[in-house]
Amino acid sequence: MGKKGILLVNLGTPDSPKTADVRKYLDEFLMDGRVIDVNPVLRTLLVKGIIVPFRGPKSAKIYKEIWTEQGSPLLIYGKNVKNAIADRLGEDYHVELAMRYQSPSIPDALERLKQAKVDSIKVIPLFPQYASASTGSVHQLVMEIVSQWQAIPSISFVNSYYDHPGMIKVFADNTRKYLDEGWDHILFSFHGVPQRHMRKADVSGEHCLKVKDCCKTLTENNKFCYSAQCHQTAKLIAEELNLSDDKYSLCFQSRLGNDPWMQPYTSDVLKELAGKGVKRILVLCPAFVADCLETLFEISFEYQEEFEELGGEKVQLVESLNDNPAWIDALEDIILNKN
Ligand SMILES: C=CC1=C(C)c2cc3[nH]c(cc4nc(cc5[nH]c(cc1n2)c(C)c5CCC(=O)O)C(CCC(=O)O)=C4C)c(C)c3C=C
Ligand SMILES: [Fe+2]
Ligand SMILES: [Fe+2]
Repeated sequence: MGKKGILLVNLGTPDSPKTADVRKYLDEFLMDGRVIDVNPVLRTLLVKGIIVPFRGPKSAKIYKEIWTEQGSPLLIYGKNVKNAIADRLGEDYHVELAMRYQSPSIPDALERLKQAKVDSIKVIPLFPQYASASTGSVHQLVMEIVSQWQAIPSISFVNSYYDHPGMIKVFADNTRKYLDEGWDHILFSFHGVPQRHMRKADVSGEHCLKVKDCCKTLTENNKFCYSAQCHQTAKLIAEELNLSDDKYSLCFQSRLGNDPWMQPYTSDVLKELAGKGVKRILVLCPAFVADCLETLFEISFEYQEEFEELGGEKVQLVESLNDNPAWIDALEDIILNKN
C-alpha cells in the first residue's frame, strides 16, 4: 500500500521583502478571480494598473518590518508545522506544505505527492473559517490541477474547522496568559472580505445581509458564510474563557478598496472603545493560524498607533497558533477525523 498524502496550504507571502517580489506576490494574489471577483478586464486594470504599482512599495516597506533572518513568519511557521505534523503522523503519511500564491507552490507540492505515489490526498487549508477567497481558491486550484492527471487518487477537501475544540482551546490558553494583566476589553479581529462575497456564499440567497444580525448565529442558511463561522469561533473562545458578552466584541480588519467589507471595521471599534474611555485592549486574530503581516504589523503597530492617537494606551496581540505543540495535536485530530 502507498502512503496517504496530506497537503497543508496557507495563503502565501512574497519570496523576499523587495518591492519587485512583493509586486509579483500581489499580482498573483489579486489577479485571482475569487479574490478580486470582478470581470477580468476590470480586474486586470485595477490590479496591474493601480493596486500593484502603488501598493507594492508600501507593502514592501511593511514586509521589511516583519521579515526575519529565516524569512517571512507565515512561511517559517508553516514549515515548522509541516515538519512537526509529518513526525507525528509517521511513515504511513507523506506531508507537503504549499502556499496558494508564490512558493512553495501548489503545482510543485502536488507533483511531489504524485512522485511519492500516494494512494490519497487530503487538502487542509490553513484557514479555520471557509471563505471563497481563501479556502475556495485553494480547493479550486487543486481540483484544476488534479483533474488533468491520468491517475487521480482518492481526494478529500477540508472545508473548515472554525469550531474545532482543540484549536479553540489553544487560542483560549494563549489568551489566559495575559488575563491577569488587567484588560478593559477583548477584541476578536478577523481578516475581512467584501460584503459582496458574503452575499455570494449565502446558499439560501435570503439570509446574509438581508436578515437582522444575519451572521451572528450559524444556521443551515449561512453555514458556508465566513462571517457566521468567524462569529462562531469568537463565541466558542469567549465561552472557553468565561467572558461575559459585554467584555468582548468582534470586528474585521484589512479592508482593501472602496467597496463595503464585513463590518464592524476594527478601526471603527477602536474609535468607539476609546470614546468610552477604554485604555487597554487584548486582541485575538483567530482567522490566522500563524502570526503574519496582518497580526505582527497591522495589530501590533498600526492599530496600536491609531488607538494611542484616540487616547488609548495599549493594544496587545495574543499570539496565534504558530508552531505551538497543542496546535499540532489539534491539527493531527483535524487530519485524522475531518471529512
Ligand atoms: C484568513 C484568510 C484570508 C482571507 C479570507 C483573505 C482575503 C483577502 N485578502 C485580501 C488582500 C490582502 N491580504 C493580504 C495579506 C494576507 N491575507 C491573509 C489571509 C486572508 N486574506 C494573510 C494570512 C495575509 C498575510 C500574508 C503574509 O505574508 O504575512 C494582503 C497583502 C498585504 C498587504 O499589502 O496589505 C492583501 C493585499 C483581499 C482583497 C481579500 C478578499 C477579497
Ligand atoms: Fe488577505
Ligand atoms: Fe452570512
